[in-house]
Amino acid sequence: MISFDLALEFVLKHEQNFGTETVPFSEAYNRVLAESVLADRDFPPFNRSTRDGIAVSSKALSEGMKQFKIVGIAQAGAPQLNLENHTDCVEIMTGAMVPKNADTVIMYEHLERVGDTFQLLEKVKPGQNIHYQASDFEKGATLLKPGVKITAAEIGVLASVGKHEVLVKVNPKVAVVSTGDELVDVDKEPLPFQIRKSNSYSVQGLLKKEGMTADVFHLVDDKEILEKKLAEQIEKKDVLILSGGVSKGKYDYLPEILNKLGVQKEFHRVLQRPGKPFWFGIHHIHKTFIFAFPGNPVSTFVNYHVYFKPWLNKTLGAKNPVFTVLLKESMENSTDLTFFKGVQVAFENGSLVAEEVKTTGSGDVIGLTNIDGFVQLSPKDVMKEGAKAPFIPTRSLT
Ligand SMILES: Nc1nc2c(c(=O)[nH]1)N[C@H]1C(S)=C(S)[C@@H](COP(=O)(O)OP(=O)(O)OC[C@H]3O[C@@H](n4cnc5c(N)ncnc54)[C@H](O)[C@@H]3O)O[C@H]1N2
Ligand code: MOO
Repeated sequence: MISFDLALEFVLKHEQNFGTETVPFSEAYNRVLAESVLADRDFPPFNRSTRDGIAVSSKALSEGMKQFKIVGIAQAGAPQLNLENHTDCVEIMTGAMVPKNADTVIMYEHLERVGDTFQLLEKVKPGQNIHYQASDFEKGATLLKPGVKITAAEIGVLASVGKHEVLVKVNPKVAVVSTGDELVDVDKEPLPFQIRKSNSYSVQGLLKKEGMTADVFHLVDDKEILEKKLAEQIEKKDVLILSGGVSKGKYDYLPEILNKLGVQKEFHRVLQRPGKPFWFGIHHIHKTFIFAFPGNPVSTFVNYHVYFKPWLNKTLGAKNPVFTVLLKESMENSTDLTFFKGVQVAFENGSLVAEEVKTTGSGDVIGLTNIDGFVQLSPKDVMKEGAKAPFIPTRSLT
């Protein structure tokens, strides 16, 4: 058995490059950007009004003017007007171009309409209520860099600069395969000795968060079927995420079958809990990576987060952020295993504080709904209340 640190090092050593592809920007959500995105024009591209009201010249204000004749309306989406006489005003809408010779906007709430004029009710600061051209970014500035995970915010930027197509990293082709005779379909009524499949659907959900779709299969504990079906998937896919069938049971055939199929074992069994019987290997001819996770739901879930996700991020050139939390109560690990303890987190005095959530163990699938992530405890580690601990989030905080 190897340590968790060594196992992770082995996995990360095998980062891959699946290349890049161009996709419509609206389909780029959750993908990893593979190019720099530049400002195609100044942001904002012109001096834009930030209020509905009137545009005036500060020259008139400095001359003590308090009442302005209305000579036009500047609408958002209309070409720039010209304030020909500096003592007049132009009505202006939020988002409209500030007229030539005007440099100050006063909102309607600070004005009173008198005939065809507006009268000032409040003090005015020259230059107010204008979002100045290029004050956010100048044309040519780098707005997004390669390696950024595209979220809704980045989609907005891509749209704003006219990037209707964008270069992203190609995701690996993944099959999620669960194994086990005790597992029945979600829409079936299990017999007393059966349970419904859940792991593959959880993993499929996790992959969706990465902008990935995966084929999901279930295989029964039959050596011939396992061999045939896994051989097909190894040929077709870049990654197989397996769950179940990797520990010491009489029907835990996967290590034997994977070996028979020519998958080179990198390691089997890690000094960690949960997730100890993890089997990791590579089929070098087909360049397929096999993450064979133990079948207990929490074990599969933990191992997806601590191995597969960092491998995927490294492979795609995305960041692998490191998080820490403060412990609400002390935590002790008297074993020689790396422990992942499910916790709930909350902000307290500006820091993220983690509180352990008791579960019945790695078979407690419902327990996963009560946690925000896992705190990582090194072997023989004693962490006092208030200590900073590594944290693997499994849920976003919003
Ligand atoms: N003699 C030993 N027994 C066990 C060891 C060991 O070291 N020596 N390790 C234990 C640990 S730790 C784990 S974790 C489990 C993992 O075993 P397997 O990977 O072989 O998984 P299975 O036996 O197939 O299943 C374990 C458990 O999880 C349920 N399961 C499996 N797949 C799914 C699924 N897709 N959805 C929902 N639930 C699933 C399965 O029914 C079992 O209850 O082994 C220990 N034993
Ligand atoms: O991975 Mo197992 O969960 O340590 O019981």
